[in-house]
Amino acid sequence: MEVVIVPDAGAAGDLVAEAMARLLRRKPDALLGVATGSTPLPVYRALAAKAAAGEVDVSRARICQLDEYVGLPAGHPESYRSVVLREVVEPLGLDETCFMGPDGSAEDIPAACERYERELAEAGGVDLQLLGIGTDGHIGFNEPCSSLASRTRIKTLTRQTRADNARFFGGDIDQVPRHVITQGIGTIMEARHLVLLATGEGKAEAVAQTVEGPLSAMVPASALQMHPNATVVVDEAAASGLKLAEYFRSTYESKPHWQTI
Ligand SMILES: N[C@@H]1[C@@H](O)[C@H](O)[C@@H](COP(=O)(O)O)O[C@@H]1O
Repeated sequence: MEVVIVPDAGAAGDLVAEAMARLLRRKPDALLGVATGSTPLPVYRALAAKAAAGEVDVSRARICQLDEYVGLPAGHPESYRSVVLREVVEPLGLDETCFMGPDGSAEDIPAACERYERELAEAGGVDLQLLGIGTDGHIGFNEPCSSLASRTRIKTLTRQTRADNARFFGGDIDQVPRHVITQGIGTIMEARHLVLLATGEGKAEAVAQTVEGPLSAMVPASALQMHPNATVVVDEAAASGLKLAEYFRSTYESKPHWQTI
């Protein structure tokens, strides 16, 4: 696992957007797995700016979703499909045909989960999966005690996660769905490159447990310790609980120029 500490959220966004741009220059139809939440927004803005400036051609990029609320009506502005269309697909000038995600409004949720697993496999797998992290260490919507081998399935949100996400639903926790579909941890681990992005002091404890704690289903993000190509990008605030922060800084500074995230 590589840990990169950058000064702030803007620098983190630039760094991850550049990693995505480099991937697209090498593989123009790369499948980019995107995350929702506030943390990745600077990445999407920076990537769209690079595309607008002609620094990278994103026209053949493919985008896939990590997770989705169950039961929101199709087109609900806070469904993750709507969020990804609004924050990623449209700013990149792509259309919906490049985009896949699980159907949270399906009648048969288990069948929708299986269908999404099949679609990801048929698309050749995810090249780069961007992840945020919940304050409880969740990735996607894999709450603590999710199986580290889990596949795409329905999950029940913890009260903490629903409280964290209430800000997207007018501050009313009762409006936040209780159930979600999420790529499983086993599914996420099949992506060729995992990039976990965390900014702000509120994520410091979860980051410390992910990077330096034991591998544990209690901290789903700690599964990244088992991935051969995982990068954790954090700002100074989110890095504040890391015992090895100095080591991570020096490793990154002395990195050979050909070795990039
Ligand atoms: N399912 C999403 C996660 O994918 C995201 O990482 C998390 C953190 O969001 P934020 O970046 O807004 O803190 O929120 C939700 O729970």
